[in-house]
Amino acid sequence: MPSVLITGATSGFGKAAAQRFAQSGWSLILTGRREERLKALEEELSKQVPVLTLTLDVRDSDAVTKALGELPEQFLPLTCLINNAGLALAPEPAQKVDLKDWHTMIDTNITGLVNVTHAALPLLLANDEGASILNLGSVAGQWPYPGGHVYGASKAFVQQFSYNLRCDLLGTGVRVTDLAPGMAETEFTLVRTKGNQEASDALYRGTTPLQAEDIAEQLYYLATLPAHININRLEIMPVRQAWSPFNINRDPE
Ligand SMILES: NC(=O)C1=CN([C@@H]2O[C@H](COP(=O)(O)OP(=O)(O)OC[C@H]3O[C@@H](n4cnc5c(N)ncnc54)[C@H](OP(=O)(O)O)[C@@H]3O)[C@@H](O)[C@H]2O)C=CC1
Ligand SMILES: O=CCS(=O)(=O)O
Repeated sequence: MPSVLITGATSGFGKAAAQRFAQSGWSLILTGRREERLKALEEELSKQVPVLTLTLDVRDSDAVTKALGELPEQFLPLTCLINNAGLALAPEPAQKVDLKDWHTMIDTNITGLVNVTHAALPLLLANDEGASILNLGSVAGQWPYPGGHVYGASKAFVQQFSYNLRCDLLGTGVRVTDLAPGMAETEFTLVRTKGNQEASDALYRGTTPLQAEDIAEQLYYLATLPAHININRLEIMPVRQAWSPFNINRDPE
């Protein structure tokens, strides 16, 4: 039975991915900080497949290394790692941001992802049938926009780290993809605005954002491609999202 480790399974893409992989009979290792949500998901999905939940903050490298070092044999070797835990904070301009918010994004989206990857690599390399690392990047890692500052930069790290991992993993059978979604309706904007439900609702109102299930389907597709194929980067936007022209600062007339 193939097994997938999903970080940030308590909400959004991670939760939808857990449900999608369970539907196809994969064993699940689900992580996140909110234990109650993990337990609820375990109760739902353990009727279908073996489920292990780990209440874990990806920023805590010791806890990550210990938890992944003690995985039960039943879940090993790993077939897929989905590095999904992440967040954006501080939609305001860089010059108005609280430095703590920049640190939180760097600690979660970069250090957290690196912590989990480092601990999971031996478990993936032990899979003779090949394995996948699917990293949640973002369109923000490729395209700048106002208020993107450290969030976009952290996702640019995810892209380059994914590519560099591919170089080192050449010949091992472990593939790596940077999956880069555009606007998707999850708790992402609620987190970014620190709980402003109205702002979150307003962003998604009157348009057709991606849904968590859309991304879960892409994750499943990437994880089940024939073993000789590596999609390096997959960027997905809603049809109703596109780029804007450059902004120009002009003298008053
Ligand atoms: N929604 C969007 O428009 C887009 C999102 N993304 C990326 O996709 C990923 C998932 O986002 P999405 O599902 O939308 O957002 P959600 O806010 O719905 O989910 C984020 C998940 O990350 C987990 N998480 C956050 N911080 C930590 C931490 N320190 N340790 C462990 N888990 C953590 C949360 O769990 P808990 O709080 O329980 O720890 C939660 O399960 C993120 O990396 C995001 O940057 C990329 C492109 C577009
Ligand atoms: O990563 C999230 C998508 S966006 O807010 O940067 O468009």
